Amino acid sequence: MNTKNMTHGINLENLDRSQEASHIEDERLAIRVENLNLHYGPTQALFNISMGIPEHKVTAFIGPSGCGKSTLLRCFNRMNDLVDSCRVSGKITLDGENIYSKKINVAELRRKIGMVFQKPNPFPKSIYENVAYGLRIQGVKDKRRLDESVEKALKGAALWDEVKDRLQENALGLSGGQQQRLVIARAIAIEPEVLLLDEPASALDPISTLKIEELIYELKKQYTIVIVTHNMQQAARVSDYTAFLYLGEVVEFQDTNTLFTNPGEKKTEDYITGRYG
Ligand SMILES: Nc1ncnc2c1ncn2[C@@H]1O[C@H](COP(=O)(O)OP(=O)(O)OP(=O)(O)O)[C@@H](O)[C@H]1O
Repeated sequence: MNTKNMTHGINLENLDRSQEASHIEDERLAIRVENLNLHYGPTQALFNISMGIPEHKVTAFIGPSGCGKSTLLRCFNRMNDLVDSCRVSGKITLDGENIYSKKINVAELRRKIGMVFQKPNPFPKSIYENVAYGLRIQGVKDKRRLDESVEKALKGAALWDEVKDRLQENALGLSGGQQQRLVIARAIAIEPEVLLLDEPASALDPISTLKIEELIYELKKQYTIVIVTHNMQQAARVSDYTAFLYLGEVVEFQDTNTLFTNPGEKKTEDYITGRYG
């Protein structure tokens, strides 16, 4: 046996091969972006972006303030439609369908691609009703089915144990970290394919942040996750792939390990070593 690549009984050749599996070219893609350009009025905010978002992985968008991270994220469920001055060209496909095509039902798209924002935004309703909300909109009335789905979503968001005895209490009485997990439960209750997280932990204390990061790790088994974060350590901890954006362009998109340890672009290196941002 060749022992050159053995360390403490671990076969590094095997490890190397398993790492190859995390190359973007080998992944199944949930979302494909092709030649995406976006303007707010006369100002261009995104420039010719083409990339694929791998299925059941966590993809992080990092970059200095104003580089377009949130704008790109919001393209994936057409949240930018709500901005009058916003114009988008190019193509984004989900399940092979261009989400900017006229045929697309935007409400249905947002059911498939859920979103969680920086500031927890539960409704001023009970914990139960917050989670049941999307199901009720879909017309689910059966009490047993609602109960089951609410429990499953709260368990999936790692909140069930903390709230199971107070489901009828107002959600606004929860802590910030609990509210953010509640909002995640609300998003997953309707079983989306993709979860978009826009700085989901930046308003939270370190312990709540850790809980959200652990939760993200669990959720990727079932969902494709895209996260915008200002926090490079967080991107390094939670994501499989990272895109570095600068002035509206994707400068580099790599598996997270490579991007942080061996970036291919000078601009990426300058950013991750703190030279700007
Ligand atoms: N609704 C809007 N109308 C006009 N311009 C906008 C709008 N939203 C964002 N922009 C501009 O688009 C550019 C990208 O903004 P975006 O919020 O996507 O950046 P970001 O990287 O997410 O920044 P941050 O990290 O500070 O949240 C910025 O120049 C911003 O001022």
